[in-house]
Amino acid sequence: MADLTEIRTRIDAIDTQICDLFAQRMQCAHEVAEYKRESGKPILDRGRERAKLADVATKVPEKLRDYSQVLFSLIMEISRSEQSAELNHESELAGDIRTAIGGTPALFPQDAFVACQGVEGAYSQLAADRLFKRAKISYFDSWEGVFRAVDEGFCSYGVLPVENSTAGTVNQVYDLMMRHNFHIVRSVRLKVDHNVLALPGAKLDGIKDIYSHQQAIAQCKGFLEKHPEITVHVCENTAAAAKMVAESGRADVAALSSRSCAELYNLVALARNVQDSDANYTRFACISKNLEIYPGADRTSLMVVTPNEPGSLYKVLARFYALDVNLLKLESRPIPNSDFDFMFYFDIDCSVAAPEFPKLIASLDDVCEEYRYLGSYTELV
Ligand SMILES: O=C(O)C(=O)C[C@]1(C(=O)O)C=C[C@@H](O)C=C1
Repeated sequence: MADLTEIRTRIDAIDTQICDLFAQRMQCAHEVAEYKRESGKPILDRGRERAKLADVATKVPEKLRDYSQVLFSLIMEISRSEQSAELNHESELAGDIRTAIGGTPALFPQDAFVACQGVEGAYSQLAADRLFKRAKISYFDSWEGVFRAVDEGFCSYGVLPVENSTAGTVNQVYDLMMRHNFHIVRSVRLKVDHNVLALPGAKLDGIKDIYSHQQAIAQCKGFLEKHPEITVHVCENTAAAAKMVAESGRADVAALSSRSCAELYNLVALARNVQDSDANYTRFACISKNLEIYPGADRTSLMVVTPNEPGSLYKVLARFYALDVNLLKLESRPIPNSDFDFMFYFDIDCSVAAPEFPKLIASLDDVCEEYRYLGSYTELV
């Protein structure tokens, strides 16, 4: 049997040489950066990189070809990353972020005109009331209406649900994000309890129809499966469902809505907390038109479009990994009218004040086709 200690001694000797050569190569990268500073040439040279990857593949045994290309792609990425840091290129975005940090007040607004989807009593309203002390809320029929109200300046802020701990991501909101200009300025996690609300005098075993939003219906799957006699109807909002039940005059219909809707619409709860999980949370994003970065912002959201080729998402993730940045959320959505191109949405655990932050922003340019910085903010829990 081979002697492990002896093999490891040889590996150590090889690794020492690799480290030495790596340091020498990085020294060359610094010299190239100097040359590029003087000549104004861009850091990325795709032609040179392609030729390099083709060349290294010829220099290793056949079965190591792919690995050699992965290894050298990474080495050249590190080289570019170091060159960007050395040239201290401040992109237009980095400048915008600096200006936003300087121009944003120290305190998150207490009074604000806020757009929410639904009607009074909607969970978005409860989220808005957590975010602002005195929110003046305008209600819109759709999430698209909320995005438009913010974009057109009708409301300063908008509140949108983005994910639920039981039912998952709110895909329609992510799809709308691709079509609208906005920034995220804060997020909030709200515990969501659904209740079966009906007119006073109604009985649970007399309920024939139940109304709610599809997300709430998904969160109460277990309860609804236990009541196959009740027909489920999807409507645009949980609070709108409660309002409809209140106005129906019928004792055989109910809504799955919040407890606050019971008070608001004079309904009674025939069953409380019927959601599948006791720890049922919904995250809401608070959006604005302008970039506002409040003190303490420790979470950053990005939307990235990568080329439709092998390894492109890996390269973006490698940038996060290289800077030791933790990923909090990754969502992929198909880009409409494209040939299965995807948009990736990232929430990352990175403060705007962290030294990694400007490096990360500077390094994404050459690994994706386009990206949008959505904002840096804190999450209320
Ligand atoms: O040769 C260059 O122009 C470099 O900047 C060096 C290097 C490399 O590390 O090999 C890095 C970036 C370029 O995209 C191409 C190659």
